[in-house]
Amino acid sequence: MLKVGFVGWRGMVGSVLMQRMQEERDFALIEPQFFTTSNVGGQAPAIGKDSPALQNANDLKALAALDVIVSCQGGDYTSAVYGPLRAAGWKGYWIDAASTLRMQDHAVIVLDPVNREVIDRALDAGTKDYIGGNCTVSLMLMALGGLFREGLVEWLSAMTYQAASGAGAQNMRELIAQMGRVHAAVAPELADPASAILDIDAKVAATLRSADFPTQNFGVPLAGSLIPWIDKQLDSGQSKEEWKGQVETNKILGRGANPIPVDGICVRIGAMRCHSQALTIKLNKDVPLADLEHLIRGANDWVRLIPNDKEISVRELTPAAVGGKLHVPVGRLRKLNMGPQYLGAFTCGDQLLWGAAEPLRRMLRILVERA
Ligand SMILES: NC(=O)C1=CN([C@@H]2O[C@H](COP(=O)(O)OP(=O)(O)OC[C@H]3O[C@@H](n4cnc5c(N)ncnc54)[C@H](OP(=O)(O)O)[C@@H]3O)[C@@H](O)[C@H]2O)C=CC1
Ligand SMILES: N[C@@H](CC(=O)OP(=O)(O)O)C(=O)O
Repeated sequence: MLKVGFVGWRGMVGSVLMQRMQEERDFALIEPQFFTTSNVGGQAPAIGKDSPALQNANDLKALAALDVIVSCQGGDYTSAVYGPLRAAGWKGYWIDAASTLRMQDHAVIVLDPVNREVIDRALDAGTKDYIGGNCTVSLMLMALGGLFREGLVEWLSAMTYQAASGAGAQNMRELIAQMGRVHAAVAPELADPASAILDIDAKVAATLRSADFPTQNFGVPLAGSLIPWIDKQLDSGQSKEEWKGQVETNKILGRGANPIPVDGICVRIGAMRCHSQALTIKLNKDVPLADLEHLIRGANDWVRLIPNDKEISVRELTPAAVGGKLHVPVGRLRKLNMGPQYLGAFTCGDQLLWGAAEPLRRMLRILVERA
């Protein structure tokens, strides 16, 4: 059995990974060991079988005894530990949720329903580093992989509506605290059907702008508002999240030269854990809508094509409907006024499942099956 070390298992992504591994009975197939940066000697998580006490995640000797390390601990940890561990001669597999190593030549971005051939080729070639992709990119490819596989995409523009969870657990809490603060500011007026809506609106606006509105994590209000920037500012004028769209999409697809242009604007909205995206796709030829639907629907076991119908779309193509679920709906599919080669689509997916934990879990499973 492979000896697998888990770092970052109690964080938000790590907890979703643990949950999924238990659901799929993955722990029965490996010898797990759990690591910590804060509680050495503490109790390992309950996973249905005994595991040793928590070990020090910075102990290179303990890490070097493992066949596989799965890290959901974050980029700082990867930066601190990965290099010294490799320098000390460790030859095991490194599976990571953090973006630190994604674009390195020695690493593959894993999304096996889309790029299993890329992963298999890399394994055959002895590649040891397998990194989960950016959530927005992974979810877009889970939805539209069928069109990419068929070579139909000339370029793609994604306008995103990203959930608070992408910014971390504290940010999810802050979003709810902001919602509560807004409601509390106008609760008496809401209870009175005769109160004037413009008075309520004015009070809400004043609350959002007040100095004591809880914004320690986001820096600005998200509830009742949005944030048109995610991650760092780059010299290109893009946000780093926007930059990842093209580089990661093409790397996942195994396209070196001749990248497919991907760009757009990434926006944080007040959803909990589902990222949504409005997509404009320029096809490189005019393909009938029914054929496109067929390609999208057949691409993997998780994509769900939602008919372009108001009632079904508002019920099934939303963060409220999709949070915590593994399927990735895509709908609002139609040819746009710009011409028969322009396709519009809308997709929504859980960014902690296919956006983060699930590709890592499945990569581990691929290693187990090949061991
Ligand atoms: N959030 C997201 O949507 C996505 C995140 N990622 C990447 O995954 C990595 C981890 O992200 P995320 O899971 O959000 O990180 P978290 O902040 O939730 O967890 C990271 C670590 O923080 C420590 N920690 C400190 N206090 C707590 C607490 N109260 N509860 C739980 N853990 C605590 C834990 O380490 P210890 O047990 O050692 O103390 C934990 O492993 C990052 O690199 C991120 O970029 C990738 C895709 C999406
Ligand atoms: N940046 C994403 C979440 C994330 O962690 O992305 P990455 O794994 O590329 O750093 C968001 O804020 O929604």
